[in-house]
Amino acid sequence: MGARIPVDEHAAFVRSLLAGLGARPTERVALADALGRITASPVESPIALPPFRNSQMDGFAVRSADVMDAPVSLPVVGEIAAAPGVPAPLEPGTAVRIMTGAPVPDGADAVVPVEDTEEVGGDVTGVLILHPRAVGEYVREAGSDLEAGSDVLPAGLRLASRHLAAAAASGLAEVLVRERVRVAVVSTGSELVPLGTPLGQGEIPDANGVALAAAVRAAGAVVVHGGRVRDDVDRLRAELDTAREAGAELVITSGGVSKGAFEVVRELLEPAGGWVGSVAMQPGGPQATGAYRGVPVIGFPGNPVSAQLSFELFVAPSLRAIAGLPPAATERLELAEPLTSVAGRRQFLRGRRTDDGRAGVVGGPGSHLVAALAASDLLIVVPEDVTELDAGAVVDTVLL
Ligand SMILES: Nc1nc2c(c(=O)[nH]1)N[C@H]1C(S)=C(S)[C@@H](COP(=O)(O)OP(=O)(O)OC[C@H]3O[C@@H](n4cnc5c(N)ncnc54)[C@H](O)[C@@H]3O)O[C@H]1N2
Ligand code: MOO
Repeated sequence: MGARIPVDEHAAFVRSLLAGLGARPTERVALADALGRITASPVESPIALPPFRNSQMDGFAVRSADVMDAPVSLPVVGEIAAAPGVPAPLEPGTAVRIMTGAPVPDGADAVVPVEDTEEVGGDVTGVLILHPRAVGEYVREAGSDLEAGSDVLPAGLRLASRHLAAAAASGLAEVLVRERVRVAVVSTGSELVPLGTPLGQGEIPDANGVALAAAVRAAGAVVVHGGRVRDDVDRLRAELDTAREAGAELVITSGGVSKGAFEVVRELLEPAGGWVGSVAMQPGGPQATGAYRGVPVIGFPGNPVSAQLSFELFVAPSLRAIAGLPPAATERLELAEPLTSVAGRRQFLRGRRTDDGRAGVVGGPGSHLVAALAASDLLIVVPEDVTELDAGAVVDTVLL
């Protein structure tokens, strides 16, 4: 049995395997599908924002010179809606009713909100302007937010809804973004059945398939293939061929990396020069790295807690960085209770923040405790050389 390799060494090795994925080609996507994507170049607005001079208020467009001596009464000569068209110029000594967003007519240089006026004449044929108005008041000038031809968004930006609002206001239907990393997720294990299938004796639902795919997406990558194979290396090869055809640049497997009789990932990777061994951590000790026909393969242990944790620890940091996402948040917290750990392994205990802001342990160290994982909101990291900690000890935690 080979020695357990240190967690940081394995993490650095996986990072180096994934480094090649960092240079992303670009693609054009509909703005409606661009949430969370990274802009590949600055995004230029072909139009000014606002595109035309318009009213900021429902009220009356006037010439400020005409209302200098307000209160003053002006005849109302028409109405301008926020609708297509160019309004007639405003004649001196008149006012026109105007709606928010409607084009301000030439000649008008201020808008008086309706609340600052009184009606004159039963049929609103005139308006009493109560106060003088400054030039430009409540008039939104064309280009006052952004000039036509200037950048509305920079390159390298992770698009949130507010960025989509600005690009959409610029009339852009598409945006040039970096391609996401294309990942295949393959579960191995003859005991696995698809979700929703009644379980026979010895069968379990494929929890890792859906959970690892979700983790991949949460890390900003895209799942191009998901599969499940029984413990048969030829089946696994066929599955990976399909994954390659689907464009996978990275394959993540679960199961088949420990020391049993049917370790398919080991059977696949080892003859091809891959590495299958133990990392000094718990859960997630058994790990694998290698390649299949030029595509990097990262193999995680099958226990669902181990698989999730391995992804967060080894793969998520690279994918998140490529996708412009921040690294997982960490926090130093006091332990709510004492704990023990195994010497020589970095322990990742599932935990939960208590009401008084400390870290409590949820469930035990077992890597099958998937319900306890769901009940946790942080991982308590116990260093390799620590076997006992008292309540109140300060520990590193990774927030989930
Ligand atoms: N003799 C030894 N046995 C084991 C060792 C060891 O060092 N020596 N390590 C143990 C540890 S730690 C782990 S973790 C597991 C890892 O084993 P594998 O990666 O080969 O995974 P499997 O044996 O296929 O499965 C382990 C466990 O997880 C369940 N599983 C697998 N895939 C899924 C899935 N997609 N969804 C839900 N659950 C899954 C599987 O049924 C097993 O219960 O090895 C230990 N053994
Ligand atoms: O190292 Mo295994 O992942 O915990 O049970």
